[in-house]
Amino acid sequence: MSQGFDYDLAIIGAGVGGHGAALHAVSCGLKTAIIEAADMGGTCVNRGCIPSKALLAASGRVRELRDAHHLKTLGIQVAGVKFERQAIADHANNLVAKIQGDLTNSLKRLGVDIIRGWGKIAGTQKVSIVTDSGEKTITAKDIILSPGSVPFVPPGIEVDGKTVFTSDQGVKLESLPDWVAIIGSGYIGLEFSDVYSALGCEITMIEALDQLMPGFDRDIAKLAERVLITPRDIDTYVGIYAKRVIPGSPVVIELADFKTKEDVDVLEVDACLVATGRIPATQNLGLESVGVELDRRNFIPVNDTMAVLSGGEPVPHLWAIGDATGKMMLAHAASAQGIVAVENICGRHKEVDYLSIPAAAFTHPEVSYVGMTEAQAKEKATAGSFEIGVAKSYFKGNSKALAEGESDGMAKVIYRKDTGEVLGVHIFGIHASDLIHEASAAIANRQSVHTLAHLVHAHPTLSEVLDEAYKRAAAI
Ligand SMILES: Cc1cc2nc3c(=O)[nH]c(=O)nc-3n(C[C@H](O)[C@H](O)[C@H](O)COP(=O)(O)OP(=O)(O)OC[C@H]3O[C@@H](n4cnc5c(N)ncnc54)[C@H](O)[C@@H]3O)c2cc1C
Ligand SMILES: NC(=O)c1ccc[n+]([C@@H]2O[C@H](COP(=O)([O-])OP(=O)(O)OC[C@H]3O[C@@H](n4cnc5c(N)ncnc54)[C@H](O)[C@@H]3O)[C@@H](O)[C@H]2O)c1
Repeated sequence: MSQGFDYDLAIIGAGVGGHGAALHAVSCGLKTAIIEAADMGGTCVNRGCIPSKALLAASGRVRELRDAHHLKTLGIQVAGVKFERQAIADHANNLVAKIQGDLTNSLKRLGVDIIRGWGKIAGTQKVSIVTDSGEKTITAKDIILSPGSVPFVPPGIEVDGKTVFTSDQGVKLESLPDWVAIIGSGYIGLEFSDVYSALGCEITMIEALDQLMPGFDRDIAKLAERVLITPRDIDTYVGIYAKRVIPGSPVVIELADFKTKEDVDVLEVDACLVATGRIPATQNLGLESVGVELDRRNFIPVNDTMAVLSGGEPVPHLWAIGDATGKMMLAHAASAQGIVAVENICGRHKEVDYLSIPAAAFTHPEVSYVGMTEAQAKEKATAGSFEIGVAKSYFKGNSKALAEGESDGMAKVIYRKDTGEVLGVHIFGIHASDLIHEASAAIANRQSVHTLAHLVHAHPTLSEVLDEAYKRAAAI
């Protein structure tokens, strides 16, 4: 252990980022403390990935069992599918409690000291913690900040937590409104529209930018819209923003044109989910005591080793990871950053390779991607004077997808024409969230479509969709 310090490592925030860092720190022999002011497990476990995926699992089954046409093509009839809202909500709540308990126990078992309270940097290698029994100060050779993020609520929108709410309340599924407006068509908007539409709610989706799912690759977003939005009970406003939202019964939503700011419509709905992005929880962290300023959007500035920067230079012994760094607001990105920070703390230089970190939206069917969109790749190609190629393959040509009767979908591979290097892969279709990992490994190893096209995939599997796309790219 580092001499003269209480700990080798103190971590502020016990979300998935902090947890991943703590586990790796223990495996590297570091004496570690983790400080948590609220719920162990942070956003992902309590208000994010876990409850939302439990709701998606249950509502997905309801959708599947009520799809008489699809079941009939498989020779199956199911009559009178029923569900209980509260029982579905209980499934999510129980899973949260289990995973929160497992996460806390894993830290205790490994000898990580869990300190409950608000942690703040109190100078170099020093953390003060406001606990229920007063303030205490600990010293640590290294400090990792992992304070996470909270929902962003645009000005003009009033949240009462009952009729107008964010995902923090939405994951509790306390009601199933007849008509719900969803503001934002990003990850949260999409996943909740999947849950609500499966459970029989009418939806109006409002997106400020001029296309739905603006963060996704264009071809994938267009196909996803055709399958996830158009045939369902979902109306959309695009290029329109929610200028004012007043909670109550009904909820009143004033809509305006995003570009001209002119009023366009007023909606009266039963409920409204605000899914307009997340902002870093970086206030009152004591960063000023070590001369660190937040960036323009209040993220903690870091380099790819996860060192915190001050004036562009790394601050010794201070690291930050997770949503608060604004790099990729994903659970697995947060823990990957945590592992990289600990590696550097241990003197082994390591950087995060964001290009190979996959992402998925767990809709039915799913959306996933890794690396660049076609638009991003084109920009890079222009700057780097090379050309890109695009190859697509379709689930409707895949035997396994046809056997499942779920052949809506596409895989798209974007690659450099000169070297064949894969730059990005995007998948829409069943099990897209699992299929993406093969592509993620390929990008991590900077592999070429010419090599990948010769890998053998088992038949009949959904993985052959990617196999086919690689073969088309390599023209074999
Ligand atoms: C509805 C929803 C669904 C999501 N689904 C997915 C998904 O399917 N897959 C995926 O990869 N990602 C998903 N995400 C994103 C994922 O939850 C986040 O990327 C992840 O939780 C970030 O982890 P973190 O450790 O950076 O922060 P957090 O999980 O936010 O944890 C930070 C913790 O730090 C604590 N804290 C903050 N400041 C202090 C302080 N000063 N002192 C002590 N404690 C402090 C907070 O209380 C909190 O517990 C989802 C998010 C939402 C909202
Ligand atoms: N499956 C997953 O991995 C998963 C699931 C949920 C959330 N998350 C994480 O949580 C983060 C937050 O999710 P999110 O969906 O809130 O954010 P997002 O950034 O994905 O999408 C927000 C959308 O809201 C739109 N918007 C913003 N202000 C608006 C307004 N006033 N009116 C209308 N539209 C408006 C934006 O243009 C954007 O399309 C994501 O960035 C993601 O990293 C991940």
